[in-house]
Amino acid sequence: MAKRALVSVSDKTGLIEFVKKLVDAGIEIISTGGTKKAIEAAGLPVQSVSDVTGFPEILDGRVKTLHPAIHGGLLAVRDKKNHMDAIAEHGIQPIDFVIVNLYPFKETISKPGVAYDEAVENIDIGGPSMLRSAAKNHKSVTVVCDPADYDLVAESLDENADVPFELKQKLAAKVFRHTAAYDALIADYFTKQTGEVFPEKLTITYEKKQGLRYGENPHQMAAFYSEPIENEATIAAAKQLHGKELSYNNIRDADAALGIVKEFKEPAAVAVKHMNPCGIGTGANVNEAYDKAYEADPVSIFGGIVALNREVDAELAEKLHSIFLEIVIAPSYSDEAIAILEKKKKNLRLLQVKMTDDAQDFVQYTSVRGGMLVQDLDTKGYEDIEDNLKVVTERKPTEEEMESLKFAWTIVKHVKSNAIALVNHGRMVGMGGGQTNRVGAAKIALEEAGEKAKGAVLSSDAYFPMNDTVEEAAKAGITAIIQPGGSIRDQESIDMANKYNIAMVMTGMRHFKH
Ligand SMILES: NC(=O)c1ncn([C@@H]2O[C@H](COP(=O)(O)O)[C@@H](O)[C@H]2O)c1NC=O
Repeated sequence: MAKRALVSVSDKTGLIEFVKKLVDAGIEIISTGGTKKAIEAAGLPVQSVSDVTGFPEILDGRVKTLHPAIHGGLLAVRDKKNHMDAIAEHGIQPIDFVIVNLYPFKETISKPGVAYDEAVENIDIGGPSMLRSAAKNHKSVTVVCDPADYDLVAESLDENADVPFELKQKLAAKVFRHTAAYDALIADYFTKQTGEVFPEKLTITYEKKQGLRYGENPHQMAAFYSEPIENEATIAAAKQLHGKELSYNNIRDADAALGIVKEFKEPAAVAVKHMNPCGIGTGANVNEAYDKAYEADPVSIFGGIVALNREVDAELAEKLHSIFLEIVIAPSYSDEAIAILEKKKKNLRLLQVKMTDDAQDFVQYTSVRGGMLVQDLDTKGYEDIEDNLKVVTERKPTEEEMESLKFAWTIVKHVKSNAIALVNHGRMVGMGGGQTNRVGAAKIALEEAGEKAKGAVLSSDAYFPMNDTVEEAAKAGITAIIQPGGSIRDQESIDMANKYNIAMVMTGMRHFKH
């Protein structure tokens, strides 16, 4: 008996070429409305699903293949006599191939302002049912859900119009990934409509963007997955204009740099090493901002990642190529700038990223052994604490100090805890991060700043458990401090600040970053 293929596709890419190969292999084609029309128009033989089911397509296509004549033909186990007897008794013939791709739900909900009813109508029911039936019975049924696999399947057909089991198994696994991801998007869409957060099951889905040469270290395997619906203002959506392929560490560092530079409305430049900022500067233009970021720590920036929130011009490109950098990130580059960087730096990765604000519903996933932690991204900034700032010392910060405190508070949340940042005249002059005690972080920051600590301000991501950090800061010449407050020993820190005429403000908000 001739093999039969059921073909029902929304995306008709490569369809005709593939169906032609199936027909040439002696396979009979059964198809639904629009797909059948396309096959007929190509002059290929095709039978209507309605003729197989003896039932018309109804409910605007909501029911067309949901029928025992289809699912019986897909699910019958070929070497079980009772199965074959049962389908024979009901006049059902086996179906050996399923070529189905689904209603474009993702594309539909990606359209801005799409109507709810349109989204719902684009939930495919019959398609996933056929895919799942065929995939369950993959020992006998070859199931193709992706036009990218058409050639492979056509090339693998043997003289019996069959393909090897290993291929059928791979295609079945792909189907279950495909339908699971499809359902995950639908679940996410409805969950968002209901406003539910942290539901009882986490069904997120990601799409492979690229394989990576290795992970954090060469002995770790890794790949980069991106959200199915692209957010333009992310590293996942960045356009690479030049340079070597991004590595695992590059992607994380670039993400960190982008997160910091997007904090600033004014021209800003950020240099990142190992996920921590080693230089941050703002200025009247991005050139000036870069100079400040560079001067903050001309040693650490070497081999780092630089993110800028304005176009890179030729002048800046000249500066950028004069040191070794892994990546430059910017919203745009002038043609001249690109030409300079491409010519002078063969490997330097140039990324173009939109610098719009982070979406408020950004969620952060952190895996732990045996589980996943989910939280809102820490998007709170200076604007969120501005109205509740409390000056706790005898001396109030001057206007200039206040500007620096704002800058210092904005950046400290991007430094690994325990975090201390020092700021002077629109630039970070010292940073201590990832330390197991706060005064240790402060000592590192102050030592790095050296003379530049004189007249600078200090920010701390969490409260001072003791007054030692204030004392160290005072000795180094710090004039103002911003910190959350909330320690039972706050008064000791305040007293120490008063002793050295330091102005101190409390934000009431903590910015741990582990
Ligand atoms: N309802 C059904 O019985 C059904 N059977 C197949 N489909 C889908 O209909 C689409 C193809 O439709 P057409 O051949 O009419 O262009 C495919 O994406 C297929 O997955 C169905 N539609 C949605 O549920």
